[in-house]
Amino acid sequence: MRRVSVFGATGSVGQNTLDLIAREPGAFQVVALTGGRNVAQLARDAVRLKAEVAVTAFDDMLDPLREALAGSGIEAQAGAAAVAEAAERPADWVMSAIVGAAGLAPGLRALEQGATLALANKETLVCAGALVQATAERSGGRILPVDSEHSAVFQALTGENIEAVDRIVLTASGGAFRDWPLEALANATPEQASNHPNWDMGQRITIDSASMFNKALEVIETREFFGVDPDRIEVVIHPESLIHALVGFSDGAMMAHVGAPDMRHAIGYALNWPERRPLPVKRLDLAAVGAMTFRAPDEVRYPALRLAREVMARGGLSGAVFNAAKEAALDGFLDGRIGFTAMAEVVEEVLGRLDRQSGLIDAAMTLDNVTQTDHLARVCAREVMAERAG
Ligand SMILES: NC(=O)C1=CN([C@@H]2O[C@H](COP(=O)(O)OP(=O)(O)OC[C@H]3O[C@@H](n4cnc5c(N)ncnc54)[C@H](OP(=O)(O)O)[C@@H]3O)[C@@H](O)[C@H]2O)C=CC1
Ligand SMILES: CC(=O)[C@@H](O)[C@H](O)COP(=O)(O)O
Ligand SMILES: [Mn+2]
Repeated sequence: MRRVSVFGATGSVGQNTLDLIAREPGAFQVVALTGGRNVAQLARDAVRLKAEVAVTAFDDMLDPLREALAGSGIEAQAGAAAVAEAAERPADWVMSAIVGAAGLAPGLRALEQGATLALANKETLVCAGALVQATAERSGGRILPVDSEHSAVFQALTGENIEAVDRIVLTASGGAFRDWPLEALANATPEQASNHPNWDMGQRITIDSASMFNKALEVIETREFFGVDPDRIEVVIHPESLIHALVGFSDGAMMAHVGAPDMRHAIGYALNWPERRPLPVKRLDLAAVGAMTFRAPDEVRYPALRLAREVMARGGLSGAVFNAAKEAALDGFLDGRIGFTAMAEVVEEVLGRLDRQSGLIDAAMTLDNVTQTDHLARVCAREVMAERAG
C-alpha cells in the first residue's frame, strides 16, 4: 500500500485528491491530513479514510478537532509547526495543496524525507524555487506538478529533450472580468471577482485569476520548474480553458494538453505517475466544443504579467516579496481596504521599496530568509495600503 499525506485536505484541490484516493480502497494508507478552520470536514475525512493524524493549522481549532475525532483513535494536532512536522512522517506521496506561502515549509519537509511532492501550491516555487529544487536533489525527493498548466507542460515534455524546447505557452482564461470595460475594474467587488468562468476553485486563486496574478505566479513557477529562460514563456488568453498549456519545439511542432477543466486530470496524473490509469473525468466531445479561441493578453488590463517579468529579471528573493505582497494586497481587497486594480499598484510599490532595502533581496535563499522577507513584504504592503487610505 502506498503511504500518502494530503496537506490542505479541506480545500478545493485537497477534496479532489481525497475523491481519487477514496475511489481505490486498499491502494493507499493515509498518513496525515491537514486543514485550517474547517475541522468538521477534516475530521470526517480523517475518519472515513482512516488517517493516522489530523492537523489543523490553527491553535484555537485544536479543541473542536479533538471533539470531532473523539473515540476514533486518530491523533489530533494543531499549529503551523505541527503541520510541518506532519510532513516528516514517512510517506511515499504528499499532496501540497495548502493555499499561500504557508505551504512552503511542509513541502520542504516532505522533500527532505525523500517523498514525491505533488505540487499544487505554486507559491512554493515562486517564493523559493532554487531552495526547493536543491532540497529535492539532495534528498532524492521528487516534485511532480499539479497546477494544471504545469502538469500539461510536464506531459507534453515526456520523452522530449528540454534543449529542443523553443517556447512554453500557458493558457489563461482571462478570469471573471475578461470582458469587462477597463474603467469598471476599479469598482469590482470581491463577490464579482470570486466567480471563475470555467474552474471551480478556492476563493483566493479565483480572484488571482481575475487579476491575472495567478498567471503571473504561474509564469514564475514555469521558470522554476522547467528551468527555461523567461523570454521563452508566453501567456495567451484562451477563454474556454480546454487547452491547459502548449510546448513549442525547435522544429516548429507544438504539443498541447487538452481536457475538461477538472483538476482530477492533473491530480490523478501525479497520483498515478509514471503510469496512466482511468480517471473519473469527462471525455471531451470536440464536435460539441466546436471552436477554441485565443487572444493576446492586454498588459494594461493585467499589469501582474509585467510585474512577474520584472521579478524574474531581478531574481534573488524578489519572488517571495512578490507573492507576500500579493497575498497581503488580496487580504486588503477582500476586507475592503483597497479596490481591485489597487492590488497590482500595492505589489509594485512594495517591490520597489524592498528592493531599495540594502541586501534584503540578495540574501541567501534559506527558509529563514524567505520567511523573514515574506514577513517584511506583508508589513510593507499593509503600510502602503494604510498610506493610500490617507
Ligand atoms: N483550486 C484549484 O483548482 C487549484 C489550486 N491551485 C493551488 O493549490 C493551492 C490550494 O488551492 P485551493 O485548493 O483552491 O485552496 P482552498 O482555499 O480551497 O484550500 C486551501 C487549503 O489550505 C488550508 N489553509 C488555509 N490557510 C492555511 C494556513 N495558514 N496554513 C495551513 N493550511 C491552511 C485550508 O484549510 P480550511 O479550508 O480548513 O481553512 C484548505 O485546506 C493554492 O496554492 C492554489 O494556487 C493550483 C491549481 C488549481
Ligand atoms: C486549474 C488551474 O490550474 C488554475 O490555475 C487555472 O488555470 C486558473 O485559471 P486561469 O487561467 O483563469 O488563471
Ligand atoms: Mn493553473
